[in-house]
Amino acid sequence: MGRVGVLLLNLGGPEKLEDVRPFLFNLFSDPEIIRLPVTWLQKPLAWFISTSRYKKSQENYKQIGGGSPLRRITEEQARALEAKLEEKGQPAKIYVGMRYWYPFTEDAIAEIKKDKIEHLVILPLYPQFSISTSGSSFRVLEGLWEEDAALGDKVNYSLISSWYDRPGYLQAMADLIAKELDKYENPNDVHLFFSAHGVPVSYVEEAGDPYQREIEACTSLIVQTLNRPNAHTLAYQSRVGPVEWLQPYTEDALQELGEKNINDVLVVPISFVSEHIETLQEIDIEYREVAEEAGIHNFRRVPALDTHPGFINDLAELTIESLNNPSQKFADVVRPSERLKMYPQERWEMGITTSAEVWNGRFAMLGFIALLFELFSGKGILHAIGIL
Ligand SMILES: C=CC1=C(C)c2cc3[nH]c(cc4nc(cc5[nH]c(cc1n2)c(C)c5CCC(=O)O)C(CCC(=O)O)=C4C)c(C)c3C=C
Ligand SMILES: [Fe+2]
Repeated sequence: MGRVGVLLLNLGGPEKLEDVRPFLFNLFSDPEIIRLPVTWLQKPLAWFISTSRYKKSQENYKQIGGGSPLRRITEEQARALEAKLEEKGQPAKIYVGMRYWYPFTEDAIAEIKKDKIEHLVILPLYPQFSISTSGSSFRVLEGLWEEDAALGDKVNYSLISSWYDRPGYLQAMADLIAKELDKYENPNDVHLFFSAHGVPVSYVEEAGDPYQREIEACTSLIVQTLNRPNAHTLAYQSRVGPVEWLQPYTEDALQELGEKNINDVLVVPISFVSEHIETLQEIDIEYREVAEEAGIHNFRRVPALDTHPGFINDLAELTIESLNNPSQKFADVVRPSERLKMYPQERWEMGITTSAEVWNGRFAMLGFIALLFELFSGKGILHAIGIL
C-alpha cells in the first residue's frame, strides 16, 4: 500500500474571543446549518445572526477561559491515533480538517496533496451521522474532489459516515460512566441523563437525517454495555433559533426529574468525543443551574472521551478496517434536496406563534438589508421621501 493518511473531521471552535464572530459567520453561512429558499440571502443572514449573537456567545466562551479547547484536543487525538497506528504496524499521517475554524478542511486537503498521500481514510469525530455535522464536512470534500481532477486520480479515499455502534467506543463510554457512578454513595440509584446535541425536527422528518435514530441506538447500546440497573433519560440540548428541535429538551427533562424528587443525576454527553463549549459551559454551568432550581442537588457529568486509550485504540482499528474494506463514497451519504428549506419553519399558525416570529424576523431582515443597501448606494425609498 502507498502512503496512507487519515483525515479527522471536526467542527472547529474559536480560540480567542475575537474569533467568535467570524466563527459564527462561517457556521451560519453553511447551508447544511441554515438553508434559505434564496441562496443570495445566505451571507447577509449569516452576517445578521453572527452580529446579533456574538456578544452573548463571547460571554459563554469567557466562562471557559476565553476560547474553545477543540483544536488542542483534536490535535492530541491525532497524535495519539498516529502513535497507535504505528504500534499496530500501519503507519499513517494524521490530518485535522475543521469545518468552521482553523485548521480548515481545505487546508488539510492541500497538505494531503503536498504529502502525496495515496490512500486517505476520512474519519469524522462525530460518532453519529448528521447532515449538519459529518454531512456538511463531506459536502466540502466532495466539492474539492469535483473541482480538482488530480485529487480523484491520485487520492483513493475511504469514507466512514458513522461509528456509534463500535464495541470499543461503547466500552470506553461504559468505562467512563462506571467510574463516575462508583464515586456516588449509592451508585445504582443515580439517574443517567444522556444529553445529545439537538437538530431541528425538519432535518429528521423532511431531510431524512438518520441522526435521531443513531443517537437513540447509541444510547441503548451504551446502556447495554454498561450493564447496570440505573434508570436513564435521553434529551437534546443546545437549541438555536425559533424552529422546533428534537425533544425532549434537556431543560424540560431536568425539570421533570426534579419534580420526581430525583437528586442524583449523572449527565452523559453523547454527540461529541471532546470537551467543548457545550459540555464545559452549557452542561456544567447553565444546565447545572436549571438542575439546582429544579431541586436536583447532586448534578455531575461524565468527562468526554478526549484521548481515552480504549477509544483511540478503537479509532485505530476502525482506520485499519476501513483501509482493508471497500467503503462508502460521497455520493452514498444522506443529503437534503437542494430545494428543502431547513430553517425557518414553514408551517403557518395563527397568533403570536413561532411562525409569526419567523415571518417578523424575515421582514425585519429584508428591511434591514434594504436599509443597508440605501446607506451604501444612496438610492431607495427613504431617500425618495426625504428621510435619508
Ligand atoms: C453532533 C454535534 C453537533 C450537532 C448535531 C450540531 C448541530 C447544530 N449546531 C448549531 C449551532 C451552533 N453550534 C455551535 C457550536 C458547536 N456545535 C457543536 C456540535 C454540533 N452541532 C460543537 C461541538 C460546537 C462547539 C464548538 C466549540 O467552540 O467548542 C454554535 C456556537 C456556540 C454558540 O454560540 O452557542 C452554534 C451557534 C446548529 C444550528 C445545528 C444544527 C442545525
Ligand atoms: Fe452546534
